[in-house]
Amino acid sequence: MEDVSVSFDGFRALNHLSLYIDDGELRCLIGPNGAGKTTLMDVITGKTKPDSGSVFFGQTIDLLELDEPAIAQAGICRKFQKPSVFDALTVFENLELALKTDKRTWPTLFHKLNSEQRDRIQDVLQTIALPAQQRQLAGALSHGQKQWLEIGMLLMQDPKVMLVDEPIAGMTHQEVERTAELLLSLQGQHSIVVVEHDMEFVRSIARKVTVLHEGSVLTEGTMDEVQNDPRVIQVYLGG
Ligand SMILES: Nc1ncnc2c1ncn2[C@@H]1O[C@H](COP(=O)(O)OP(=O)(O)OP(=O)(O)O)[C@@H](O)[C@H]1O
Repeated sequence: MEDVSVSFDGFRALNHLSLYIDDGELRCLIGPNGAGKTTLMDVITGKTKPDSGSVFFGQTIDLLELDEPAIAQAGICRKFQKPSVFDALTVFENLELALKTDKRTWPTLFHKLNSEQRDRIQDVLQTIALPAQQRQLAGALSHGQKQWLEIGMLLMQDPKVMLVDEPIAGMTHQEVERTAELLLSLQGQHSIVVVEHDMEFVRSIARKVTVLHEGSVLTEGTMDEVQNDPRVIQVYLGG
């Protein structure tokens, strides 16, 4: 995205913001409250249309010309903070449902799963470390397991870009570690943008961190680079 600005009633939530994410990259986005992180995600997914600037997916897809469903269809998906799995269905059924909402496999709604689809579900179960829980009701999972299941549901659609909003909120220490492993295992195949306030977690997964402040990119670099940047320190300490 280049030179993107978004105003709400005269207030600039994004201010000439430019951000470039590589194919398969895992990028962490940090910044104090109100920096514009959520608004940035909203612009990428089409929920908010900017006042100015350009947002491209690859070289050719102009996201500003697409609505939210079309952007999702193009392979950009978002994981919100609160898990929204179907508690009354099993883990397997949740993944099955995610598969069936994929427009490309729409006709399978009325058929049994084929072996390729079963393999796909098993692959995702391995990735999210829930194969042993596949026959359990999602409602019986721990908070962390629900979050992984929801990531698994997104993976069923084989997204090119995953936007992940505060993935570890409310998780136990062990769940946090497992989530770091999960996100790291996904990079390469998917571009992942993680918004997170927990700096230790960001340090454990980030190769490159982007710091937002007042709607613009303040700086980008490794966690060490940004944490030692006097501007970042000042912004976080409110100096
Ligand atoms: N729909 C809206 N109407 C008016 N103001 C808004 C709207 N959405 C966001 N804002 C304002 O824009 C600014 C940026 O908000 P945004 O939610 O993007 O920040 P954030 O970095 O995600 O913050 P947080 O870390 O607290 O979630 C804030 O000052 C917020 O109050």
